[in-house]
Amino acid sequence: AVLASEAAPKTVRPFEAIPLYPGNKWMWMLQVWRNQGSENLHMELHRTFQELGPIFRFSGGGQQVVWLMLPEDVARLQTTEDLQPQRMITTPWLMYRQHRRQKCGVFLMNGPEWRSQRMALNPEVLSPQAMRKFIPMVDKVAREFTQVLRSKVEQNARGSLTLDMMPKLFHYTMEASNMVIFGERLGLLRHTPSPGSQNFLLSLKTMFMSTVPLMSLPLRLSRWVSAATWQEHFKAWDCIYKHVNSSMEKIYQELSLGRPQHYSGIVAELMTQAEMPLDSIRANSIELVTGSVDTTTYPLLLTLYELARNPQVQQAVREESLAAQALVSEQPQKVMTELPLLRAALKETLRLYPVGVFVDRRVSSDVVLRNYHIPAGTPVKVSLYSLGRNPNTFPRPERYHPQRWLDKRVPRNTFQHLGFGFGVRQCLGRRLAEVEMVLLLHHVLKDFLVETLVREDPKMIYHFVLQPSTSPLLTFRTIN
Ligand code: HEC
Ligand SMILES: C[C@@H](NS(C)(=O)=O)c1cncc(N2C(=O)c3ccc(Cl)cc3C2(C)C)c1
Repeated sequence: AVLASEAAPKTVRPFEAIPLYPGNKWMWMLQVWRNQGSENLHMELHRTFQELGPIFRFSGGGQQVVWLMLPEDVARLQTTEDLQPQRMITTPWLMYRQHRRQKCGVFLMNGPEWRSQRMALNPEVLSPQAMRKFIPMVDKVAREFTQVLRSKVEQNARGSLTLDMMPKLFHYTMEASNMVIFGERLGLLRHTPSPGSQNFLLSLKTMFMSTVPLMSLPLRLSRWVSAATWQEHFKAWDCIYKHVNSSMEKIYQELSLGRPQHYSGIVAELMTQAEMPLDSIRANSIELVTGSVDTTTYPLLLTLYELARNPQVQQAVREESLAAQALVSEQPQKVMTELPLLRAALKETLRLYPVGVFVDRRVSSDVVLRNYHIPAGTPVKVSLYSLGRNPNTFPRPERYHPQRWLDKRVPRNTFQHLGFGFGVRQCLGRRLAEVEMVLLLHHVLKDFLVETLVREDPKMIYHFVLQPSTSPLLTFRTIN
């Protein structure tokens, strides 16, 4: 006879049986306040997973949060999702909007409102049709970036140029995104950025830096112990809004004066479709413009760095780009299908350095995860940092090995590449980000060798965006 234990399904263990994060919450808050944030949060959690296993409870500022790191648990989480998956709201960002009586964009919304706006945005931002329309715009900006780089390299005596690429990549992502969103060039690649653009980039940095300490403490505490940080946070948002509002005013005036003959970017489409009220278009434009700078810059910088550290991989990617370059210059949208190894390199970068490091959901119904009962309403967070470095999911995880994404042998269920999240609530800017990254790397790698003396693994820090603590010096050398 079959043993009773094999026949009966395992009894689900109660929520309270989930292992509890060992640190005590007051120590945690003190540490957050003292170091103005927790830039090593991803490492703290990584250590805790090693100690407690692939699921644990953490009673941080307010509620009990459940932390996960396994692809199969994310897959299970997605099966329980309804039409409008809920995310926890980034409180400091919401506080600013309430204070200034501004509407929220989709990132800060939940429920039916989120769904109706997301359904109005998807066709213009995420759909393959939208991508085909904005690829030629990004291609022009990426080509200009490469030309400017070439002229700088050729001015030097040794036919090479060594520099910190971070500022240039910030200008590239800002230039490309502004063109796709507003149909307007800012001129950041060839000229010194205007004071307005400089202030915008500085305010973005301040806004991100001040977000983590403010969101890690209960409001009634942070308003006293972090009063100065709140001021700084609000001032940064004021500057960000000023920058985007001036772009909104210009495009609104131009569209009032005459309908554009051909595609002129996402906001123009949204305004002429008039499916969304103007202040909702404004609220979402803020998210698109500000959400497309740091998020795309850091993976670009880290991919260039990893390719510089791994010359063989770099050469294989270069050969793929050289073979495809004629086709891509005829039909730029081919860049999304003819460069599988380059796209795998981007997946590998986001596996090791996930810029959106924590994906979170508030489960809308009871769910069983790791054989524990998770009641409806529980906040659940996935650490993509630990997920991407789990040797059971990715053999030799520390190795930068894009080929692993192309091996037919290994069954790649889609729940390994989670850099952009999952389900209907996944990253709205995913296609724009992918296009900006693939096109820049394609044009740079077919024209230049990228080298570096630095050998260390980048130290990553969490400032709402997961970013490298330093920017490595890279050397670009013209080929032939
Ligand atoms: C043009 C804007 C834009 C760009 C560029 C962008 N994002 Fe996003 N991202 C968003 C928005 C908006 C949301 C929130 C979507 C929602 O809540 O409906 C989001 C959400 C996410 C999420 C959470 C998804 C989930 O399942 O909860 C992740 C992860 C993410 N982005 C990763 C990335 C990565 C990685 C990059 C770049 C390599 C990136 N994003 C670039 C706009 C962008
Ligand atoms: C880093 C990662 N974090 S995560 C995983 O929680 O979404 C992420 C991924 N994609 C986009 C973003 N955004 C920003 O950077 C940003 C700035 C200002 C505003 Cl008003 C809106 C945003 C969004 C949320 C779009 C952030």
